Amino acid sequence: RQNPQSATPTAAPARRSPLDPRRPAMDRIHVTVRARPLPPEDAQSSPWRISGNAVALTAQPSIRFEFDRIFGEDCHTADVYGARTKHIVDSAVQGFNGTVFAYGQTNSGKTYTMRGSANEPGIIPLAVHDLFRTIQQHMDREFLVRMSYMEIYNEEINDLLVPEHRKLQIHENYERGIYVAGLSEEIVTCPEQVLKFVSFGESHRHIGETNMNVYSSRSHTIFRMVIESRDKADDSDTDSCDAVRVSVLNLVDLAGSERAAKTGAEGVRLKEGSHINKSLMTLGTVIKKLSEGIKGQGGHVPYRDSKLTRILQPALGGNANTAIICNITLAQVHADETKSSLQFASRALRVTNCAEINEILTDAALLKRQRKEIEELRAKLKNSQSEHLDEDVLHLRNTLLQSELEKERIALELEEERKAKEQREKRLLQQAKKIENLSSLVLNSERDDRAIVSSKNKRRQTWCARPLSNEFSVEVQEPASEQGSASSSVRDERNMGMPPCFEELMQESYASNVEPSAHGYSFSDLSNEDVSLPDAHALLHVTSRRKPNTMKKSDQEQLRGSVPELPQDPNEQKDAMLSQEPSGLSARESEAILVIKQLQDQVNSLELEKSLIQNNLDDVLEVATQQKASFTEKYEELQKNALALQEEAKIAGEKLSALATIAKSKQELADEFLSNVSMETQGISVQMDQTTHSVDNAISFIEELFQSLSAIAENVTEFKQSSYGHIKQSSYMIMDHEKMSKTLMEKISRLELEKKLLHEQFLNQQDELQRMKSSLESCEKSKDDCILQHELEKDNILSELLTLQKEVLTLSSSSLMKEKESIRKELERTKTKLRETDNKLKNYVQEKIKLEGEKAEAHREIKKLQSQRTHLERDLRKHDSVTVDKRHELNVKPEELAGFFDQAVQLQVAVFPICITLCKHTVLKHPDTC
Ligand SMILES: Nc1ncnc2c1ncn2[C@@H]1O[C@H](COP(=O)(O)OP(=O)(O)OP(=O)(O)O)[C@@H](O)[C@H]1O
Repeated sequence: RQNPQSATPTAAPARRSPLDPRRPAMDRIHVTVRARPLPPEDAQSSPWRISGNAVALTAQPSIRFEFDRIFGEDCHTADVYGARTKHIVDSAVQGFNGTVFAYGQTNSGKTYTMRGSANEPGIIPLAVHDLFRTIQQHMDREFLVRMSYMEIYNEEINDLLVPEHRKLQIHENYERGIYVAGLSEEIVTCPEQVLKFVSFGESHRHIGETNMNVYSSRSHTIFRMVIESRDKADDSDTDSCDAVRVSVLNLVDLAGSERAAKTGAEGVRLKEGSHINKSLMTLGTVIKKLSEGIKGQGGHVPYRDSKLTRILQPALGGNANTAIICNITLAQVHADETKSSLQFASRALRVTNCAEINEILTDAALLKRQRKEIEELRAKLKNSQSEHLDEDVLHLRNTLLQSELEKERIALELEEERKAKEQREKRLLQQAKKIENLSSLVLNSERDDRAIVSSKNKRRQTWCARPLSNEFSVEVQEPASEQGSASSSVRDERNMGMPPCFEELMQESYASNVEPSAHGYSFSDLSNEDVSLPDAHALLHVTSRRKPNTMKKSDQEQLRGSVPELPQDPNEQKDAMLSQEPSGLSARESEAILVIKQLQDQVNSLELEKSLIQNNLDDVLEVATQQKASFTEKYEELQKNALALQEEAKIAGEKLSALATIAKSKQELADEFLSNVSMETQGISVQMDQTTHSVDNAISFIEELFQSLSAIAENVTEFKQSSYGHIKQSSYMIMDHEKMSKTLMEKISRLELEKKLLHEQFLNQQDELQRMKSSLESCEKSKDDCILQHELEKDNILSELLTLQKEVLTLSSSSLMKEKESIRKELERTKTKLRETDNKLKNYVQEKIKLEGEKAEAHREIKKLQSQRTHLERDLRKHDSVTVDKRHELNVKPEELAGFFDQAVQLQVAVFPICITLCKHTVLKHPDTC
């Protein structure tokens, strides 16, 4: 059975490609193990044994772990720093991201390793000093160093440099990658400054006492240095580049995993512990997934499950050099924790990162760099393209050569044709000459025949040497059609003693017969075949056009008519001749006539042949002229072709030059294309990065989604249940609403009635008011009249009283008495009258008061009416709003609602004139108050 621990990869030192230090290289996480010193009693009972770079359980040697480096209890932090962190710091100065974190259980010495103690500086101060030292060594570059210090406490990020900055959020974008928004960064120029800030940050770190550690870290701290550098070289230096390198160095002191039972954590400590363990567990899961190659397979790595892993994401399987310092304690009591720490570290060994120099290129720098690349590519392209061009030129040259060869071939053919034609013409001329000779011979023979005939009449006895012998008869018996035999018979006859002229003729005839025979032709052949032609090739045309017998029928008959018809059989001919021969002719003469006839036949046949040859000659000539014409045509055509080819060659040359220019432009285009391609490639790589980022995000988002989905599912069920209740409630509500609408309807109808009544009341009251008004007016009038009358009466009485008093003064006492009495009576009467008038006046006043009371009553009534009107209006408005609400809420029975609405509108319309009249009335009555 394979032991999972022994299956851990052998920790080989990870190296960057020596070829190009700038190129990104796959690099494993470097894992160093540091065992803290143990009290002597624990040291003795330790179950672990360290040998070289391996640690194993003494009792179970199969549980063995091998790492890059294992440091024992006596080691110094400087040694641990030198193992890997120093290299990471150096790389950070060069532009590579670097992360070093201390992992281990609580009280294992993580903070001691990272921060150090008064006696022994930790990784952080060592790295800070080393960083500034290395920076000073890079004289050719200028640096800007910033630092930040944060802690993750209970899954909340706090800024240790600005303690007020709490609960900071993690963000991610393309330019900055994953970053903590709002985290302060201090520009630092020396190690002392950095360490001062670190001390300040430490003072704000959450530290708590547990059973295991008096100063137990209750949070994960991330000390971060951002190193920016740029080439100091002058701008004119073409080889230099304006790229700015930005690298991040994280030195992380993790809180230790702990068991509540051992730490005795309660309350806050317990909560802290659970957060610490949870985040460490996520870190473990991330490392496990990465070690299994899940990321490479496109699987999901749960970086987002904790703030720690999210911040350290680039360091875990990303663009960074990472080292883990695993702090362990070899005590027996912590064997399990140590084992799990070692397992974590062992898994981390399998995680690979791909660190590359982080450069921010300015446009000019980018241009400079790309120009260089383009130059290189252009050089490459030139080599490949020149080969292609050479091929093209060769191809074109080949076609040109081929066309020239074709031209020459055609010229040669033409020359041959011309020669053949000349030969043919020559031969034709020869033929024509021969024919002429023959015809002249025939003419001579005819002339000679005539001379013979004339001389025969004179010298009949002298011509024939001997009588017709049997030999002659035998000769005659030979087939007449065979000209060869005929000629031999002629030769025999010459031997027999023919006249010399005839002999000559026969010789000529023979010669003319023999000559063609030398070429394989004879006259007999000529009768059936054409005359021999100089060129068999040319004959192909002639034979096909040959006229079988061009001699006219009339000519033939004429010929036949000039010569008496002879039977085919020679014996018969002889007999016929003998029979035709006048009885007075001798045998010799008749023989001569026969020979003449035969000769005449021959002449005829020759004539025939001549005409045939002439015809053939005409044909040949015709064909020759035709051929000449066709040849000249062909020649012209060929010449044209040649010219066209020359033109084509010219065009091809032009094309070649055009191609060269095109090739040039194409080369330029290719350059451009290449530059575009390189840009696109960069863009694509950037996009790829973005995509991977976004994929990661998407994956984690999906995971979150899953979680939220399950939560949603729960919510949905809850919602379902609650919605069921809601539905019930809503149905009740609907019923209520329906009831309400009914009551409202009733209310409206009641209101309508009330309104009607009110209206009627209002009208009555208005009438009454009018009446009261008129009565008031009349009362007032009468009152005024009464007052006037009263006043007048009073005046009259007073005047009468005065006159009476005067009269009293003038009258005697007796009479005076009487008069006084009468006057007194009169006065009494007047007084009663006055009293009556006063009473009347009082009554009038009372009536007036009463009327005014009535008027006030009427006013009150009006006011009451007005308030009723306002109430009505309010009710109507309410009703309107209720109607609208109903319409919105229920959206049921819109016709009814519309009816309500219409009614309300009608009510409003009906109330409106009342309001107007009321207002008018009020205005008329109380213009001052209005
Ligand atoms: N290599 C060492 N040499 C001397 N003392 C050490 C060493 N490692 C740890 N210690 C001591 O052990 C104690 C606990 O160490 P430290 O606080 O660093 O542990 P820790 O892992 O950070 O614990 P926690 O996770 O609880 O914060 C300290 O007092 C420290 O001085």
